[in-house]
Amino acid sequence: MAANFGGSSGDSRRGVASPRPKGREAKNTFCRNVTIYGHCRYENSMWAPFPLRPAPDNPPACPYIHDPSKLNQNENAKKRFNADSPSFTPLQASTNGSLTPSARSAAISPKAANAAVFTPKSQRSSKSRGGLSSSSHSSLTGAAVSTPSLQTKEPALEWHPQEFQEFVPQGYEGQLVDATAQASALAYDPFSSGSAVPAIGASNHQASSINPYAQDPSGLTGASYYPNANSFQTAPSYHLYWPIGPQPTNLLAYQRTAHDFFIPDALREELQRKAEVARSIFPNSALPQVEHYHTLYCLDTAQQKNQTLFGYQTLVYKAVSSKDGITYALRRLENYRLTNENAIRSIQPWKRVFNANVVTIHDAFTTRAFGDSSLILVTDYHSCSKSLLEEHFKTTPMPRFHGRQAASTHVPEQILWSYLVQIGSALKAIHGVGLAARLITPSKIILTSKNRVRLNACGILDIVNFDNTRSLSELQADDLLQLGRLILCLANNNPNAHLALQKSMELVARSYTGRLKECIQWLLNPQPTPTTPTSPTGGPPVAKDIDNFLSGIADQFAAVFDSELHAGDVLTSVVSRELEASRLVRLLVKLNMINERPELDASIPIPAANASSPSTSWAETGERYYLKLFRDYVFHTVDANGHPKIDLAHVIDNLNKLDAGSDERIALVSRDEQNVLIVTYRELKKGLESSFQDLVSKAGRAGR
Ligand SMILES: Nc1ncnc2c1ncn2[C@@H]1O[C@H](COP(=O)(O)OP(=O)(O)OP(=O)(O)O)[C@@H](O)[C@H]1O
Repeated sequence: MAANFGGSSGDSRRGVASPRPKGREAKNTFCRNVTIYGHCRYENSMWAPFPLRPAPDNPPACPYIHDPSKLNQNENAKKRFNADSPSFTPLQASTNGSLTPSARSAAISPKAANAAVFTPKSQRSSKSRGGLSSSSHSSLTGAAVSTPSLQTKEPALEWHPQEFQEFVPQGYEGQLVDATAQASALAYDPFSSGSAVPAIGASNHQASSINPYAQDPSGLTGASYYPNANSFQTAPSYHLYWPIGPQPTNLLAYQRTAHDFFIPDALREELQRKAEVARSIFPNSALPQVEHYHTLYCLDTAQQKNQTLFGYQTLVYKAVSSKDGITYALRRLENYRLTNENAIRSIQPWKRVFNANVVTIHDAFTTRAFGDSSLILVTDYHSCSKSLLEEHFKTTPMPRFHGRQAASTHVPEQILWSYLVQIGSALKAIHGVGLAARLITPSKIILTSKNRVRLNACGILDIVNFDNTRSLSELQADDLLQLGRLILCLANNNPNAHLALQKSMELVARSYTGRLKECIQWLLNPQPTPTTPTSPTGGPPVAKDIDNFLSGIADQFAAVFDSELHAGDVLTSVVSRELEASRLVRLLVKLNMINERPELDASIPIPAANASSPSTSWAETGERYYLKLFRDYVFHTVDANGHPKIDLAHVIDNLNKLDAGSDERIALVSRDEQNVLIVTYRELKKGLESSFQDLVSKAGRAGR
């Protein structure tokens, strides 16, 4: 007997937990209708608290009989105290409550002994409904059981089945309560690895477990696709909530919090802030629509504009394309006059540069939408990004970053190596397609997330300085020189450090390792030197190109690559956790579409509806009824004092088990606390699926 209806707490190991902890559970002692293995403790003398020789004024109290006084009235006439009555002999445990004829006749009245033998519902014909036994079938799933053995022993009890509305879940009528299944059910331990013991109707159960992922496991049409399709397979245990991937922290069990279930706060806030900034608009913006880009939003908050880089004043806007709905960044060069058609075509090869450290370029065109002749360069938009200039050299507060002040402190060497590796990788991609970045300066490199840099505004100088006569190799060598200057400035925390080269290098030598200093020197040196970029021991002169630079810092590449992989692992772990959340959202959507649905009442013919009870609505009958009780069980739990119990773990645990269709049982108590239904999550899941399919088919019919 696994069910513990009268105890203060359910057997949580077996999952027979009451939905109403303590206070309400205590009341359940008097529940009239109990579904599963519903032996009355009183009728089964093995459970009887004392011998069945009651004194007239002291009848036995049966905690499971709704109105014990009726028992007294009926029994008083028959069970007067009789000194000659045979003494009570307890049943042997091995009989499991099945009385032998002799024992029965000795213990109870002859009339009771002649009472009709209890027959489980599934073994009866449907015509036999209506008598006492018709209300007392003991189908394991959700059927109301009026203590079947009691009626066998005590036929004179005034037990009116019509008082109780019989609950018959759809699709479970044919299930038997056989001894084997019951024994298996009692032996079932959901937490043991071999928990393949079926709870109900072993054969049905097996059939439904062939493919645990199939929405309709009974449909065996796809059986040939699954090896060992005919053998029993346990349900996947993902309901135990087991995020895969490396664990970022080693918290102890008691340190685990609700945060463990969801995306880390810092990451969530960052992503939400990015989404918020990406959606932001100026309510009464006077900015025009440019081609198919609308909802322009100026990202440039700098008071002073630097015209020296391009020779034109530039502004950066965020805008949405009406073609694909994606947000882009538009860089505008004011008062630009296109003199050569080929100049703007030079942007074409840049569209093929697809590198994680280069802001992708999509298009370039000229426009008069702003009232002047402007050049527009369309690139990817990276929300909440800021330039290295803003990050490392400016100390003024920036409202766009929620008051965060740009740091102007010592930049750790690891970050400088990371920048070197990332920009080196970008240059490799750019030089590889016969281009040069031409502009590697703090204001044109953006930080799009933590330590993640991208070269911005590439290709603009190719348009603006189209007639430039410098060779590609010169421009590419200049890229390395500019990279050296950038790292020197960052290491000195001074945007003009390259102007005092010797002093700046001395500072680098004091603050950083010799390897970094050599690397910067190699980049700044216009001629090939006898050393590789980072080799302390020297070597033959090598050409100064991006390939030699990258091979010289190969060890740093490995370190950065490793940390990026770790970061990727952490994100994968977070995503897998969110995957669990989205799975539960889908489940909740289904559950809420079914629960207490008002419009599907009796006026709408439902194929599965019980014709004998036309007044009952769709949402209150069949599987929907226990889905409703399940909703109460999961979300409306109360504590011993009847106060709402807010337990996220309880909700997530139950939803996961429902999704997995676990064989674990739960006791669902009706709202009037007169019925207890004991169902497995597997049955709940089946009911959820069939009810939802019912809804879908009705929606389909309505749409036709
Ligand atoms: N592709 C982009 N996605 C998102 N934000 C960007 C993008 N490009 C630039 N920004 C942001 O727009 C702002 C202005 O960029 P810009 O390149 O004009 O820098 P600046 O400091 O104003 O330099 P300058 O003085 O040369 O104009 C910066 O804060 C930058 O982070």
